[in-house]
Amino acid sequence: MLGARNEQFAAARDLLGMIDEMIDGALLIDQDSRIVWLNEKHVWFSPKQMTLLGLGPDACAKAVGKPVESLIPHSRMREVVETGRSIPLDVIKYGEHTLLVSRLPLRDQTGAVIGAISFSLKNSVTLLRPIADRFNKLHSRLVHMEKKLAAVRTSKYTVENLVGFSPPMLRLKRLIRKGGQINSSALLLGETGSGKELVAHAIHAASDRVNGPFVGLNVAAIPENLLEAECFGVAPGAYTGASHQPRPGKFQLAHGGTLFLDEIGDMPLSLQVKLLRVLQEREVEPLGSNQVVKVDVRIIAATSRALPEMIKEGKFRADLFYRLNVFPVQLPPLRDRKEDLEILASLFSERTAATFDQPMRNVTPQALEVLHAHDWPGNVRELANVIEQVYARTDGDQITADDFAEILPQIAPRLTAPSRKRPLAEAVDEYERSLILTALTEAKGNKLETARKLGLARTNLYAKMSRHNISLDTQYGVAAEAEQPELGA
Ligand SMILES: Nc1ncnc2c1ncn2[C@@H]1O[C@H](COP(=O)(O)OP(=O)(O)OP(=O)(O)O)[C@@H](O)[C@H]1O
Repeated sequence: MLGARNEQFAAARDLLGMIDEMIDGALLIDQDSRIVWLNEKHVWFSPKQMTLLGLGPDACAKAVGKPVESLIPHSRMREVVETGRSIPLDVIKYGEHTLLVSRLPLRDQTGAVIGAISFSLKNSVTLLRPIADRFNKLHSRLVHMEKKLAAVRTSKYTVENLVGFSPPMLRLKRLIRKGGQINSSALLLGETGSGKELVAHAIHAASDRVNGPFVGLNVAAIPENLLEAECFGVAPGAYTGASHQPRPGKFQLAHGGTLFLDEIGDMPLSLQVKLLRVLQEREVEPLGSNQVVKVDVRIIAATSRALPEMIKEGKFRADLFYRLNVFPVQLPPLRDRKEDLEILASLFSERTAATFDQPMRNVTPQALEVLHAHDWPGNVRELANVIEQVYARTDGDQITADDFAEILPQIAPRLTAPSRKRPLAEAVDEYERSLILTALTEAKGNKLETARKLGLARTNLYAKMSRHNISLDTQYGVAAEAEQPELGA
């Protein structure tokens, strides 16, 4: 058996000898990826007698029997032996030399892999010049794009981007600066649209990690069966259809920076256990891998849900809650800081005018009164939407109280036309129901999108749908949420 194998190796060597004229370095390994033979050209690199691998003249003999990586640290020969698949063409760089390398498995009569050979085309440096130039260009473009992507991943907003000078807002800004001075996990609690994401950015920007990445993940927006891969990454070939390249998860992408886990209350219990382990061990295990990767990441989690209630109901782990709640930040709802309405309204008016390419409209004192009379369940996001709707639906060079007649009719008519006959609560109810139905129709029954459009938390939308007796199945006859793709079998 061994004799037959040696014969096979000798035949391979002969073959390489026959094409000696055409090749530079050549290498032969056995099934344990140990070097059986390498040609001298691998050692001596003409014309300046430079060594291709930076080795001395007796290296050939010394290398035999050693693992291939001891000679070529990033060799892919082991991959060829282990998978039995050839790598017919590969562009590799030895220092400043670019070579075209072919790697093929070596098989016995039964087809079993007994080793592998590799060789590089002679003068591949010259032959490859045009390809190598293009390769180098593409490579530098890739590096450039990666830098740009890293810049996108940095924090977009600082504490200065948080508009508002009400006492609750000033307290929040002080807390954000404190949050920047510590490295512990933070938990942002507040109603939907109250600015949790903005605050997460601001804490990151105020911290030592400011030059590291800021990576966001909305837990509620990712189907449950994809969430683990999204968080922790995927090892090459982890499942059928998975790429042969490793796919980093958000934790790896956030290494050296901050990971913002939005809607943490929507995280399934099974993943909560894994998140807790990552927070304790500071390492992640990509899907389909048995190797752990060290990560240095600060977690800022956010939720609009009542986590203590969820803990009582067994839907959120108490130990994870305590781990995240080291630095809790409660965001004030807009209705508790109505002093900020004026400046926020003019900020959004300015932004919308720029987007719509129109002159900016000032908010009249009566219009401001309408804004003050509203409760803002959707908080700042709702205010931004309302201003945008005014620009879309009305003309004029100011934002007046009447402009809100269709958008906030439950408030505007009360202030502008106090003699309405119907009881207010009834009118409000009817209007709310029609708004929800319109939004659901526009979103083709997708509740998550509907909630976002209306500036509501999903649970809030569910409660309202049930109060107004709106059932998706009867209304639309379609599944409400987006289809959840299966991970490969
Ligand atoms: N203080 C603020 N100053 C300026 N813009 C703000 C402020 N607070 C919130 N916003 C804006 O309001 C919108 C909603 O804010 P953000 O997405 O941070 O809220 P959120 O609490 O994370 O919402 P959700 O819980 O729905 O994810 C964003 O466009 C944000 O820029």
